[in-house]
This record gives sequence, C-alpha cells and structure tokens, in this order.
Amino acid sequence: SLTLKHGAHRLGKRTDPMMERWRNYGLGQFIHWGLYAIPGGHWNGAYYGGAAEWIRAWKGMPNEQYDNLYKEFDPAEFDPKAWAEQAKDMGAKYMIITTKHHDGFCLWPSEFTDYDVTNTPYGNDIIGPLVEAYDAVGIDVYLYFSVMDWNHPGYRSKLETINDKEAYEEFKEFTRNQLLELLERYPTTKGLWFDGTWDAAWKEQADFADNLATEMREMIPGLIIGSRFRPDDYGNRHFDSNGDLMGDYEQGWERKLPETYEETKGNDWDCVMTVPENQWGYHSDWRGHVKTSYELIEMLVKSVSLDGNFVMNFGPNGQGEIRQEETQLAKEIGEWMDKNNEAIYGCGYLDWEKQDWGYYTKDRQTGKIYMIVFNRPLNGALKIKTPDKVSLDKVYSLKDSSQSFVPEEIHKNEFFIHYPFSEHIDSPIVIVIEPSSNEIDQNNSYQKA
Ligand SMILES: COc1ccc([C@@H]2N[C@@H](C)[C@@H](O)[C@H]2O)cc1
Repeated sequence: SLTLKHGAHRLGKRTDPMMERWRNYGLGQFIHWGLYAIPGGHWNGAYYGGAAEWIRAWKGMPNEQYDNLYKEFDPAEFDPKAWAEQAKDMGAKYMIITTKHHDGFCLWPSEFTDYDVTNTPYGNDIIGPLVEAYDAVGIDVYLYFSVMDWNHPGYRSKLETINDKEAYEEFKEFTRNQLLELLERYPTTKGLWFDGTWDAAWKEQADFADNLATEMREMIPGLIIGSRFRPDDYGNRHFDSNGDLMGDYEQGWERKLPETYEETKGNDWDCVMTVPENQWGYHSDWRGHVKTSYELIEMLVKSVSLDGNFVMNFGPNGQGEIRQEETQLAKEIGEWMDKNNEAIYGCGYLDWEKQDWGYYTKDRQTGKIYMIVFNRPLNGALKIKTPDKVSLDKVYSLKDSSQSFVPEEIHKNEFFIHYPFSEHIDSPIVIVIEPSSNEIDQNNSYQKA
C-alpha cells in the first residue's frame, strides 16, 4: 500500500462513547434553510425544476439579484422550539442544520463576513436558538458546512494562476476562521457534516484540511466528522488512495441506499434523503414523486438493518415554517416510531440471510432480534433461515407480546412463522425473536430479556 501522510488515520470503526452514541441514533433530521427558501424554486414568475438551494446557479437566475435576497430575510414564523418538538415527536435522535450552504450566506453572526443574518431585517442568530432548542429536548445537533462558497472572493473551484493560489490562501484562512468560530460559539455541537468539497482546488489541500480537522477535534474532543471533509495526498476523498475510509463514517449515501452489507464495507455510514426526488431547500412546487411515510420508514429500517443511520430532510419556507407535507410525514413516522422504536434505537445489522418479507435488526446490547415486515407473503408464511445451532425460543409480536408464535421447522435451520395477517394491516409489523443458541455467541453474551 501507498505511504500516505494525509490518508486514513484510523482503520476500522471508532469505538469511543461519542461514536457509540452516533452509531445508535437510527433516525436523524436534516434541515436545509437559507436565502434559497425565499424564492422557493421560482424567480420572476419562472419555475426552476432543479434543486431549490442551487437556484443561484441555474441559468436565468441573475446572481446579483440572488445575492440581494438577504435584504428580504425576515422569517417571522421561525420557531426553533416548535421545530425541536416536532423532531422529538418524530423520533429523531440527531439533527443536522445548514449553517452555510454553497451560496455562502451564514445563519450565524460571523465575525469574518458581512453576508450573514446580522445584516438582514431579521438580524438575529438562527443557529444558536436551534442548538439550544434541540439540546433542550435531547436531540444532538450537528452542523452542516459547505466549503464551497460562491460569495467569498477567494473561493476557487480550481487553482490555475498565481492569483488563484493567493486568493485561495485567503479563502482557506476564512474557512478555518469560520469553522473554529462555529465550534467556539456552539460548543455542544457533536459533529460537522461537510459538503462542497469536490472541487479540484480543495482536493489539493490535504495538509491544510488534515491540520484543520486535528484543530477542530482538539477544540471539541470526540467531535464527529464524516468522510466528505478532507482529501488525501492524491486528492482522494471518502476513501484514501489505499481504499481506507477517511473520517469517522461514510457520507457517500446521498439520496441512495446500499443494497447489501458488503457495500457498506463494514463502516459506519449515514444516508441523507430528500422527501421529493431532489429538493433539499424549500421549493414551493414539488413535482414528481413525493415519498410516503411508508417509503421513508422502509428506508430508515433498511439503513438500520445495514448498520447505518437514516437522515430525513426538511426544508422550511422563507417565513420559517415547516411545510404541511413534512409535518404530516413527521407525524406518521412518529406514530410508527412510538410503537416500534425498540427495533431501531441501538440496533444494527444481523448476519442472517436477508428474506423477501423485509429486514432484520439486532439490538446491540440485548441481542434481541427484530423482523420488520414490509412485504407479507400471500400465504402468511414468513421464512427464516438461521445460522447453525441457533434455535428460536421466544417469538412474539412487538405490539403485543402475548401474541407469540411457534416457528414451524421446515429444514435444518429453516423455519416458517405463520403470521395471521389481516387486510387492515397497513404499516410495517415487528416480530421479536429472542434466540438462544447452544453456544452463546461471545459477542452477544446474550441475556434473557
Ligand atoms: C450533484 O451535485 C450536488 C452537489 C451538492 C449537493 C448538495 N448536497 C446535499 C446534502 C444538499 O446540500 C445539496 O445541495 C447535491 C448535489
């Protein structure tokens, strides 16, 4: 393998308490909020179908008009406590907020630019009250930060001239200053979710980024930073030039999910997901498919079943309101989570053969196994294949533990559970298996429930 100065500094998962906590979240909330929520995908009566938070980049949208939107930013309905309550009721364990998206507008009072909330009619810090409100309800806060910054004069996508390099040095200083400022202002931050790091210019900054990551981790010990932040010596991100994961978890699953455990390479990872096909910031006219709570719950369960976290995106509007479609989804997901979160929180991958009816999750502490059923077989027979020497001692319905099942053995290590499906079931059901095996698996050191 290559000798790298700025490649992965750790092989395998982080095992410290902060990362253990992260690993057991299951469900997160992404919030994309900024000036782009004001146009909401429209400008001068024209509809822009691309991602609403990228409207400044779409042709026909005059940059200087976008750059003056800050003069209109006055979200009278912004209510961080209400947002935090809603996220709590949904069952989110962490929240990721855009402090600065690609447009460079800062939702906190930054010492290092005038392009921030203090120079708007609203005038106040947005990030601070959000951090406070979410901390108050026990939801951990992570800060999204875009390195790419269309507002800063020193930003470059690539470094070609001497001038580029000199300007970019100022930009790097500015970026460092803003990041240290954020960690200084919001010390309860548990981690940073970086974006906008694909540029050639940034890919040349292995040394700078590595040192900056070290500095940030010194400021907040245990700080969690994913694989999108730094490039290695050869400009590779996510995985270094030896194929080793850089950062504390893999951030490659944006609007997509792995199919198999192998695809996750055994790393920690999160999936960040939009409700419509591709809108992160507020778009007033969602076209195309809008995901149902059933689909989002399946993505959540699939993520947890493959040792990942699932982060559902919310895009508040220009007034600071959570839109009605997202409120409804949060309510429906919360109702399911109220009854079934035991199969999500603190759970992860189970190495039993995947079956068509849905997903297994395993509680990392108790070893309890959950069958989360989305696709009921017409004959009601749910197939289970177990590893050798595992018998299914106690099998019962999560919603009613008195409803137990005696698995029918159909082959060695192969069973049917005959579930009395009735037509009225319209949300995923969870069956609990308390396995006992002839040799207790040392990892599980399984105790009776
Ligand atoms: C295809 O290029 C991009 C670049 C940036 C994004 C940003 N990442 C998401 C988490 C949103 O912030 C989106 O604007 C999406 C697609």
